[in-house]
Amino acid sequence: MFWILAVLLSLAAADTPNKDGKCKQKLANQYDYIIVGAGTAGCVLANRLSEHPFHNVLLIEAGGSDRDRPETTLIDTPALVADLWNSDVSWRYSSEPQSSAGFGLNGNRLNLPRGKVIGGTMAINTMVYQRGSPEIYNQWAKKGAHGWSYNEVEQYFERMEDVRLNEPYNKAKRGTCGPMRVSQNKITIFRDLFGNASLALGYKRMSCNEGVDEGFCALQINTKSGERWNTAKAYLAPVMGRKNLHVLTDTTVAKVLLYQGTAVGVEFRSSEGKTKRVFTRKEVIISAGVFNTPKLLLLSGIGPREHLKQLEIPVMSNVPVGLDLKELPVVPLRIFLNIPSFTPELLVRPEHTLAYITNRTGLLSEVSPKEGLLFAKTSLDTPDWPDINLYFISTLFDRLPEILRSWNIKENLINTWFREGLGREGIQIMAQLIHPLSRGRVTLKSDDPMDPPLIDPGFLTDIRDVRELIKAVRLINELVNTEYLKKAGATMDAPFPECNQFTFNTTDYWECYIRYFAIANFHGTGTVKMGSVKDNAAVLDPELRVKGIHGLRVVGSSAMPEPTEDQTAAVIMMAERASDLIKLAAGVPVGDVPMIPRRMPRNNPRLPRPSGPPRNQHRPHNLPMKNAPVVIQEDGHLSTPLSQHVEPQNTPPSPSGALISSSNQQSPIDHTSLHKPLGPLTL
Ligand SMILES: Cc1cc2nc3c(=O)[nH]c(=O)nc-3n(C[C@H](O)[C@H](O)[C@H](O)COP(=O)(O)OP(=O)(O)OC[C@H]3O[C@@H](n4cnc5c(N)ncnc54)[C@H](O)[C@@H]3O)c2cc1C
Repeated sequence: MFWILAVLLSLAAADTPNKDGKCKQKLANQYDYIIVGAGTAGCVLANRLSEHPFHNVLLIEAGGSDRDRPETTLIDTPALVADLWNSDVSWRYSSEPQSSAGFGLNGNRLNLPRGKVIGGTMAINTMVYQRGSPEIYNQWAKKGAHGWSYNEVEQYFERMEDVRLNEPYNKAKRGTCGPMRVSQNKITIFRDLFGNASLALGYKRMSCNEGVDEGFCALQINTKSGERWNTAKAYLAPVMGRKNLHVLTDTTVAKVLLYQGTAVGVEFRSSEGKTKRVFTRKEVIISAGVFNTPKLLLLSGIGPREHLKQLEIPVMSNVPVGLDLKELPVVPLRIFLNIPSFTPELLVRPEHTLAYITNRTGLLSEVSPKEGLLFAKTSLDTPDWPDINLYFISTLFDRLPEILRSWNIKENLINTWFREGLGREGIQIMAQLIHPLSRGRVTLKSDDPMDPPLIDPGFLTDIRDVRELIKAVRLINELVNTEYLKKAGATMDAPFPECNQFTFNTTDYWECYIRYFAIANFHGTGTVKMGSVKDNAAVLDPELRVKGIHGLRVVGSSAMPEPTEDQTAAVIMMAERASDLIKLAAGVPVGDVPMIPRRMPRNNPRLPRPSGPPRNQHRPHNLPMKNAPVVIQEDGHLSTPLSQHVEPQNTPPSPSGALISSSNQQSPIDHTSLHKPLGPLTL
């Protein structure tokens, strides 16, 4: 729908910093670090690891540049995001047919878009910025991921953030000097409506991301000067000129090369379709996302023995790669109102297009129409963290058929059930389960690196997930019955005909509805999860190193042991901390310690180029020494890699009309009786 608008906007687009994503450098034979995937995590790593002028870094990305392509305007313009999910900058994955969910989806398959472009999934996501509940990180640490408790990682959130909010917030708890801009949508009447309804139920009002984890907060997002802001722009673009950083686009890594238990390089398919190899002096770091990271490890012989044997892939390390996939289910619910809500057609109005072209302001500069979040603790069994978060959306998805299609909703439902909202006003509340108990897996379809992986999220296979979602629906029911929403004429959706064998609003009815309409919120984690060295379910140790293999780490969503409410904040934090761990392992300073001056001549005879950790420098006690024998764990779970001798080539490896922005628009109707402005934040 918005493609014509995108073309218009692109004609008016100015040059952006990382215009030339393609690198013309000649590929060297060896690099200190090879990073696979220039996504959310990979761009951070590329920046941080190339800070040291003597370390050269190769960043390999399967997708192309995010600049100068038809999708660039869609990537940059916050309001146009949904058109990207089924475009050439997405891997366009979909799940295996689901047995317990997805009844409203074509083939019972969940669509699972992921970014295939410089910037990765952060180039196509909805930009919500949420650190996640502190207790989630504490649980990571308690379960063996030592070093990742909230107290320990808080400094990395502060290091990355550049917080600019239009509401008061606690500056002592937020970062303001980092690369990642955190801003806010304009405040509309709906934020107040949702906020007041939440307050009426006893929830407190808070500013997101300050360590308080139950209550209502206005959405924080990653936009800067009216455009999407992601790690490609914040971390990678500013350092593209570094001589020691080489970025290869349109290049798919096919496997990690292993030699005597050590990652020595990678094999890849170049943009011309040639198979090539490149080697590392220090480490290979995989940050290829939640589906492609396990795929790559499996193709390299790192994974469950039985599965690898089926495909006749030599087993290099028998670890549970791909086995703990957690995709967060989210259920959209229609709430009908008798006041005008946001109409997406507003986006194509000339005044908004003009405002965007001239000043990067107006509706197109916002992640419309998301308004706020309510975090709630519903389960008595889980630790002290929110189980549910509700996203408040100030329009009906009925008005956004392209979103419904991007979720793979059946066409007959789009043409019937989802047409009911067309002549009506309303909003959508999306209930997300943060800690699903259902588990899925990622496996290989074949040993062909160009084949997509088989993704089975096992959606709602654990009945407890359905029960928690029903509690979320009940909470929405309570919100609808508050005076604020009642004054706006709020009513819960009409009964869904396909579930009419059950009485409307009963548990059975909602179970049926949820199994039809629960979709993935695209927050998959855990396919290569980190944990204690002794934890058989963990693939990575707490320093993100693949167990049983030297010189190989995984960074990003796949490594998260438990999901957080949203993910990019956690992934960036992880990449920041990982780069410190990697630097420490190489014996170089971390944090704000100044690096060797840039102008230091590379071949200064008095300063030999270090090829490994200097002897006199600190080496973390648990970092395996290069070329040390592979340790077989007592539990026998880790095996010494079987003999697959990869002969390195060349040199051997060294070791709305009605959407009222209170600031600049006039409401066509008087909403004052419907809401009272939220009071000042109590910090
Ligand atoms: C539609 C959508 C909306 C979302 N909205 C939000 C949101 O609002 N807020 C939030 O916090 N989270 C959101 N998420 C989740 C979040 O964006 C991702 O979890 C996060 O960006 C993942 O980061 P990553 O570094 O693990 O992987 P990615 O950012 O996906 O990076 C992986 C990179 O590796 C590349 N790659 C893969 N395989 C290979 C290979 N073999 N060779 C070379 N390169 C390879 C990929 O092309 C990609 O660039 C959303 C996700 C989606 C899909």
